[in-house]
Amino acid sequence: MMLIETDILVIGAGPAGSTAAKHAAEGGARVLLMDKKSEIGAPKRCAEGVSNGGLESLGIEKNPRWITKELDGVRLISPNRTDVWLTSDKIDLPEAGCILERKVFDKYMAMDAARAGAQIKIKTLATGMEKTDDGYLVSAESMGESFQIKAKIVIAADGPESRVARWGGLNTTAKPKDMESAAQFEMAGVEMENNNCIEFYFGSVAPGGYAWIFPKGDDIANVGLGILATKTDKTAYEHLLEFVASNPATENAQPVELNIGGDPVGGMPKKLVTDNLMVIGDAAGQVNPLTGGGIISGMTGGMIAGKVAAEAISEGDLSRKKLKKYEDECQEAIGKSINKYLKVKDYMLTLNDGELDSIAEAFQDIEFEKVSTTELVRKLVKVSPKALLKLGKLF
Ligand SMILES: Cc1cc2nc3c(=O)[nH]c(=O)nc-3n(C[C@H](O)[C@H](O)[C@H](O)COP(=O)(O)OP(=O)(O)OC[C@H]3O[C@@H](n4cnc5c(N)ncnc54)[C@H](O)[C@@H]3O)c2cc1C
Repeated sequence: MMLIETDILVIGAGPAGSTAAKHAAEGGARVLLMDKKSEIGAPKRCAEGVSNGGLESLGIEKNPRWITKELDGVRLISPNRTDVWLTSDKIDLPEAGCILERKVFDKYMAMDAARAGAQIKIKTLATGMEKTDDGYLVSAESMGESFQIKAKIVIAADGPESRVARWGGLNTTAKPKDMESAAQFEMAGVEMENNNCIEFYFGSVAPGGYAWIFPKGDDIANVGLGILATKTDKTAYEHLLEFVASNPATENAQPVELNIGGDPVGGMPKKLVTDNLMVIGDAAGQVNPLTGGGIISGMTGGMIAGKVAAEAISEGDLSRKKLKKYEDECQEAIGKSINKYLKVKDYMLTLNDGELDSIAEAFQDIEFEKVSTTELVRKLVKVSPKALLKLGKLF
């Protein structure tokens, strides 16, 4: 059987894997990046929103090839349709963002990894792996052929249904109760009130999560929702059909794509590395538990992992102790904010439709420019006293 040797094998060429491969190659290691898909980035399972600050922090310059829409704010909608607008004319938006075309973006990130020196194998499925003295022997299949890859370090970047980490004895799989089920249409004919803003709908429209409309320019938008299966008897798809039929923006729209997927929203497990193995991205729960956003946080994890892996290769130390640097830096860079958002989500989950309406009504005409975070929280506590208990220490 054919045997390929490499220093670092990255399994999964999503945003996290490609970023890890790029930084590992820039660090001088021999890197192989593989994905089971025949087209990196497709099918997408994503609403495609990212923050500008996030891209900047990763050193990625925006490119018109993969940006479909620059955003000017957010519209938050409560169950009785009370809405709160957070637009740049009202508030200095620290987290302004844009909507990507993931099918192009993911490919572009893999191209960046290739330009940095990584080798890429597409349509190549990892089927198992066994530990050796100096790394892992990974079994793979591509176009009907089976072969093995010998790697000193394996980076598991195989997304929300990750199996690779488990093969290496790391239990990073999200528990079913922490897995949000999402369903989304990409639609044409969407009539938004302001298609420069992303929209979030809260309450029983999407139990345990929220519904969204993310504009992609013209009359096109990603229309979707995420739910916790423990909070409803219906599927995400059934909730989506109801949402689309009852929303004035989408009642005349038509779908051109359906995306179904899981989003791990339970936070990052403590242990992300063991000897010769690292886990990144969705596979490592690197997702904002409140928003479900995992592109930037997964890429941040990927960047740190790639750098640490290259350093480990050049120093010839592939032990858990050495690779733990990634775990520690990740806790600092993303773990702390993930933990904070877990608490906010916990609070959000306690709110019923009536409470969400009262909060939206209290915030509807607020002049955000003049209000500090402390004052916002004070106002929130007034309409929702349990906010103090749940959020008091965070602000
Ligand atoms: C409906 C929905 C909407 C979302 N919206 C947003 C959003 O607006 N903004 C945001 O930031 N995040 C969003 N997310 C989350 C975001 O999509 C993920 O966090 C992100 O894709 C994670 O990147 P990743 O590289 O870790 O994994 P993935 O993008 O899932 O990539 C994993 C890759 O591994 C490959 N793979 C898996 N197993 C194997 C194997 N055995 N062998 C070879 N290859 C393998 C897969 O083919 C895949 O390409 C959304 C998620 C869902 C489900």
